[in-house]
Amino acid sequence: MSAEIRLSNLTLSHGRRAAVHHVSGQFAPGSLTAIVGPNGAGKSTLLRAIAGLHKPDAGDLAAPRGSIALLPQVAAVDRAFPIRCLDVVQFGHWSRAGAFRAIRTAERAMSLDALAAVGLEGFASRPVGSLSVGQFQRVLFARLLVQDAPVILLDEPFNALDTRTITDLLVLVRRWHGEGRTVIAVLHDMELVKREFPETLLLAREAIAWGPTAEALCAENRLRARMMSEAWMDEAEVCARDAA
Ligand SMILES: Nc1ncnc2c1ncn2[C@@H]1O[C@H](COP(=O)(O)OP(=O)(O)OP(=O)(O)O)[C@@H](O)[C@H]1O
Repeated sequence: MSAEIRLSNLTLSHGRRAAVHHVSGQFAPGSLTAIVGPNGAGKSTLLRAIAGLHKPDAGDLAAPRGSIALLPQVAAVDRAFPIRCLDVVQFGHWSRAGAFRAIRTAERAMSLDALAAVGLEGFASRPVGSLSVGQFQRVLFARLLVQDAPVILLDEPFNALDTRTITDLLVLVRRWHGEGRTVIAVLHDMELVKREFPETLLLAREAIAWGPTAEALCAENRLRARMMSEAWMDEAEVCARDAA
C-alpha cells in the first residue's frame, strides 16, 4: 500500500546545530516502527523531515510525498483558535483535495464517522478549546482517519493521556498497521514500545540501533544512547565529521 522511506547518510540541522547526524536506513512499506531516544535526540526533527517539513542539510531522504499524514506533538497545536471539532477533522480532507474548495456531503459524513470512531459522537460542534487533552488527541486521530494516508507519522501520540484513551487510540494504530500502512511513532514509554511496536529506531542524534525492537532496545544500546546524550553539548553542535 505504501512506498518505502529511505534515509541515506541523512543530516538535519537547526541553524548550525546538527540534530540528526548521518543516519541511514529504511522504513519498509507497511512497517510499524517506534522512534525512541533521549530528549533532544532529534526524533521530532526526523519525523518532520520525513513529512517534508524540514529540509535535509546533507544526505538523502526518499519518501512518498503527498501521501504522508503527521500528528504533531499536542503541545505544538494551538487550541486557542476558535474552531469546532468537525472543522479540525475536515482539514484531513483538505490535505488530500486542496484547501480552496467546499467540503462535500460525503466528506462531512466521513468526518462525522471518524469522530464516532474515536468515541466522540456528538462532539462535532464543540469548540476544541473546551476539550480535555485526551479528547483533543482523539479529534486529531479522527483527522488522521479522514486523511487516509498510506504513511502515518505520530509525534508522542500518547503523552499525558489516561490509560483508557491510550488503549482506544492504540486500536487505531493496530488497525492502520493491519491495513498495510507504514506507521512511525516517536515514543517515550519503553514498555508500550516493546509490547506494540515490532521495529524500533533508537536515536541519539546518530542511529544507535535500528531493527527488531527487542534487539534495538537491549541494555547495551540503551546505555550507549544515554551516554551519547550526556556527551552532547548544546553549544558545540557542529558535526565533528563535517567540520573535519
Ligand atoms: N525550531 C528549533 N530551533 C532550534 N533548535 C531546535 C528546534 N527544534 C529542535 N531544536 C534542537 O534540535 C535538537 C533536537 O530536537 P528534537 O525536538 O528533534 O529532539 P527530540 O528527540 O524530539 O526531543 P524530545 O524527546 O525532548 O521531544 C535539540 O537540541 C533541540 O534543542
